[in-house]
Amino acid sequence: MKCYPVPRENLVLSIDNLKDDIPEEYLSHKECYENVIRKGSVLYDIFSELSKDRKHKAHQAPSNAYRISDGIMQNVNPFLLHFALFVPAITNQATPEQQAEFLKHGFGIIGTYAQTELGHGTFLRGLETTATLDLETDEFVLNSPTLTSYKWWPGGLGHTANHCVVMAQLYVKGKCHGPHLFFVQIRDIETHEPLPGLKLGEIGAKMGFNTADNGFLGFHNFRIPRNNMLMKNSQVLKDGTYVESKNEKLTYGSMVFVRVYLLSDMAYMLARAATISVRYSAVRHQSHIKPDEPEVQILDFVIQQHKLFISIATSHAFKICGLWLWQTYSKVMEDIGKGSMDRLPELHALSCCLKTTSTRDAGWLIEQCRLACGGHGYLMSSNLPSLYTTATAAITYEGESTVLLLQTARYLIKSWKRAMEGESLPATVSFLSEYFNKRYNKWENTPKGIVDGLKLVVAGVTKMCAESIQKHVSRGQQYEEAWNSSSVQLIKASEAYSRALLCEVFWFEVDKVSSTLSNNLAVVLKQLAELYITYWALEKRGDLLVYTTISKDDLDKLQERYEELLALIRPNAVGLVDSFDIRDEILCSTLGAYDGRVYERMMEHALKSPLNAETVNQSFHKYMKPVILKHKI
Ligand SMILES: CCCCC/C=C\C/C=C\C/C=C\C/C=C\C/C=C\C=C\C(=O)SCCNC(=O)CCNC(=O)[C@H](O)C(C)(C)COP(=O)(O)OP(=O)(O)OC[C@H]1O[C@@H](n2cnc3c(N)ncnc32)[C@H](O)[C@@H]1OP(=O)(O)O
Ligand SMILES: Cc1cc2nc3c(=O)[nH]c(=O)nc-3n(C[C@H](O)[C@H](O)[C@H](O)COP(=O)(O)OP(=O)(O)OC[C@H]3O[C@@H](n4cnc5c(N)ncnc54)[C@H](O)[C@@H]3O)c2cc1C
Repeated sequence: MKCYPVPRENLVLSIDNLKDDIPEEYLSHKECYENVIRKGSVLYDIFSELSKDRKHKAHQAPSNAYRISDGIMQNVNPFLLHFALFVPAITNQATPEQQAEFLKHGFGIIGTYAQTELGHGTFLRGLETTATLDLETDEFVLNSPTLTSYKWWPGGLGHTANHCVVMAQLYVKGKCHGPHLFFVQIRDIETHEPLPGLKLGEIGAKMGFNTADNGFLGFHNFRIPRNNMLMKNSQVLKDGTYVESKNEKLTYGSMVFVRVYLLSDMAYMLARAATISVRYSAVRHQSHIKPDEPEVQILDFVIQQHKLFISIATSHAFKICGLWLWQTYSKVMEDIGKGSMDRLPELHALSCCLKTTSTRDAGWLIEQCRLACGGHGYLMSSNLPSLYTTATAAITYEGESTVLLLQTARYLIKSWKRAMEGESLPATVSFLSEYFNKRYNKWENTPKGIVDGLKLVVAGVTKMCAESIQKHVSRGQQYEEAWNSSSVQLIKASEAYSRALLCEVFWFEVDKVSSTLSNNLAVVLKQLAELYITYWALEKRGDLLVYTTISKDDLDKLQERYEELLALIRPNAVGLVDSFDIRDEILCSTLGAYDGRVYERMMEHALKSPLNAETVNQSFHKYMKPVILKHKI
């Protein structure tokens, strides 16, 4: 990801107009939206000013924009899709001429990415919105033929965006050419009124993400110029000739970009949850360890360390793997630019399973951090509930987790078959060939030994899936049916693959740079990486017992080492979360503030509740008093 001059956090955080007088949880649905538009517009203006003094295209957010935006918004930014999907879709899928045309207004337009429909989110080939070429007028006519074809979920679509990139089935001369992307203006720039032929609105309150302005959009004979189809990969010429893409899946490239990005995003989500819960655990004193000594910091309970230190380690794991995956993405995009698609299937498989594992892990680990803070973790002012609902949305958006794991499984099975035929495999799956050729080592209780063991699990489960599919086919099922019958195991293979990748990349990237770090830093980072790998070896002990030569004695030693690592990390725990360097204004937590004044901040926040503005609420006189007096004995 290119680095541009970034707005210093303290510059942005010093802007009064970005501060909230009333905590967001006390605003109505509508007030919430209006408040984030107020703040988002200030940010949008800053990004726009910043981009003007840069030589590159004036529509990309600075690299730390997401981090600042998340903190200031204290919720999701309704302009997010403009930067996360709308602009990347145009820069990746439009011709240079189209990019110049569509993005000529820079920050003067606000876009979103409208792909999901009421009736379809996963199965893109089933999308119902149509874009039909009108040869006479050199236009596409967009229609939503059914209620289920209405675009439904796109962020910012309800009331914020005035443009969008729409995924629709392309029809030319009566023939359907499948899903393609189209640049569509949906609101008047000056009045913001929906353009004629469109039905627009927001989809209603959600579990979280309530400031994202997820909306719906229906087309009724809505016309756009033919040139508004993004034509980098495939084209429709003026005479109606359709020129197909070298790879029809290039249309899905924007989703790969966000899936790759989400690893770093989840690293940051977890860093915030770990900072809040570890700092709170250092402040909170509760119960005794030795009966004759004072109440202890709850962080001294080993089980509390077990709950929390995995989040510190996982945040680093996702950050490091996110950078590794970003480098892979950038290399594959470079290859595609030179005409080679060879590594696209590998990138797709990696991004699918790593996006899924990182978002799922972020969800349950943030929940674990919340629970580790007891009742106070349940307060909105702790910010842990909001972190949870924001993170867990990512398990679904950008590709639902089960479906993406099945995509990775598709790649593993194909790779297994190639290994059986003696073909060479990419480094990320070459262990399948070693397993097939029975070249694997005896168990070693070391980080490398654990990584090798986790890879053996992947190979063993993948082999079992291949055999299961073959068994169902031999019993008369079609391949697709046999695939469905084996899907429980296929998911297991992908999950195991993702975990092995995370452990391998985390350990070897840390090991690779440790010689360049100060001794103390190298020691602590290696402790975190070893904690992560040992944690997952113990979590997956069942699979290791089935597919490797690990013994009960090895497992006992791993458990002992794990508990040693908890004790080694304990003295550095607060320093480790401080090193995430997340300012109080971005952390937004009464439990996690740097000064540790937890109880004072909790009381200050409670008194901001509108209910505390008066000692007796009017409802007493209106409703309670008559009943109390009536039944008073
Ligand atoms: C304010 C300041 C902010 C600044 C911010 C700056 C940057 C921030 C960036 C990101 C922020 C992070 C997070 C927030 C961003 C967004 C969150 C909010 C919005 C969310 C948006 C969305 O959800 S967009 C919609 C997402 N939808 C999906 O992902 C749909 C999932 N479905 C699919 O992908 C496909 O339908 C399918 C893959 C599941 C099935 O498709 P199908 O055609 O049926 O495929 P097959 O299974 O038959 O396989 C066919 C072959 O195609 C290959 N393939 C499939 N997909 C891809 C792909 N994407 N790339 C490459 N190849 C693909 C597949 O492997 C098969 O190949 P083989 O036949 O060879 O096996
Ligand atoms: C907060 C949020 C923001 C979003 N923002 C956007 C946005 O900006 N733009 C946009 O276009 N979309 C957006 N989405 C939509 C999102 O991309 C879809 O919800 C997602 O792709 C899943 O599709 P679906 O909701 O139709 O679920 P379905 O695909 O209907 O899934 C429902 C269930 O069916 C299962 N299933 C489906 N297919 C299969 C299969 N082949 N094999 C096995 N099981 C299967 C799934 O695993 C799941 O359990 C957003 C969603 C959320 C929650």
